Amino acid sequence: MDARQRPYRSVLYIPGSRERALDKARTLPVDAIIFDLEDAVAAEEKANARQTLSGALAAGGYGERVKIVRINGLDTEWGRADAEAVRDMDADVVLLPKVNAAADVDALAAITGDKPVWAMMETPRGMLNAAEIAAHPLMAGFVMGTNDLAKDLQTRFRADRLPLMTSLGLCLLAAKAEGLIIVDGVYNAFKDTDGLAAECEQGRDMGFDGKTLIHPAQIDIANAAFAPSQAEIDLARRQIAAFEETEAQGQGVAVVDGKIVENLHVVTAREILAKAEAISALQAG
Ligand SMILES: CC(C)(COP(=O)(O)OP(=O)(O)OC[C@H]1O[C@@H](n2cnc3c(N)ncnc32)[C@H](O)[C@@H]1OP(=O)(O)O)[C@@H](O)C(=O)NCCC(=O)NCCSC(=O)C[C@H](O)C(=O)O
Ligand SMILES: [Mg+2]
Repeated sequence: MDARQRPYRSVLYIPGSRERALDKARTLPVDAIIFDLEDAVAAEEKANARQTLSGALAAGGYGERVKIVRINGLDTEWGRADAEAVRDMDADVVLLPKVNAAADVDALAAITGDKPVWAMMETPRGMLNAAEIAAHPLMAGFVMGTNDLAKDLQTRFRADRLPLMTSLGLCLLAAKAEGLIIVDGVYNAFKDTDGLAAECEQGRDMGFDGKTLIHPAQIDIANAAFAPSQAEIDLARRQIAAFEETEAQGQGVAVVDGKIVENLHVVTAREILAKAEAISALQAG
């Protein structure tokens, strides 16, 4: 499957130290997994987690799920050993936390070679340098780190996320300009399903590809929110059919449900159908 077509509706963090969770993830209906060596792992567990994770990935069983390993920052005592270990792990992507500038990605690539890199976008400086980070040749995806961001910006939690909107918007612009995947930050209250659903809908409407998650109970909500609905699929089909008919008559604008449909709307309609097909293929496989 083309990397850009691949669904990233649900991206679940799993602490690299938790064997039971690492095992459970082999059966969870997530599109991608972030195997975490950073914040979810206590300092005294870091070395063990690296080994546990390496063993779990070597054992396999994660199927079509994209395997992303989040290392500790290269400015920490664990970062270099993590990066060296990931280089040899069966992982699709290395995720670098607290990326401030493109030079941080260069420093990682000096260790991990040409492995694709995703960036945790979670510092004020990273926000200001989002465009140059996104343009790095190895950069393939952004993950919003809204907890760290809220901490550094000294914002308060608000359900509408107004204090984070500038940052979310800057990262979306940078990611879209370079054709990167971009997934939204976590929703900490993992038992609050209504709150999560609302935040997923907000992120989807803003253009995120999916949501990072911290608990299996959050998966179905994210998968539903970031998949095209049946109504969207039906509308896309009707728009394409109407436009083709209009085009055959030598005209450039169709009307569906009282709204104009031009070539650009057909592009979006085709993307919706391609996404729905990619999700079906993933579920079938
Ligand atoms: C939040 C948790 C600590 C809760 O764990 P627990 O008390 O074990 O939950 P449950 O008893 O309800 O678990 C039920 C079963 O599900 C498994 N489980 C739980 N969490 C996960 C998971 N993340 N992945 C896979 N499986 C999971 C349990 O093992 C139970 O299984 P079983 O026993 O077989 O029934 C816990 O969910 C957790 O640790 N979550 C991850 C937290 C995390 O990764 N945090 C770091 C990422 S967030 C972040 O850093 C964001 C960013 O950097 C920023 O700045 O914003
Ligand atoms: Mg963080």
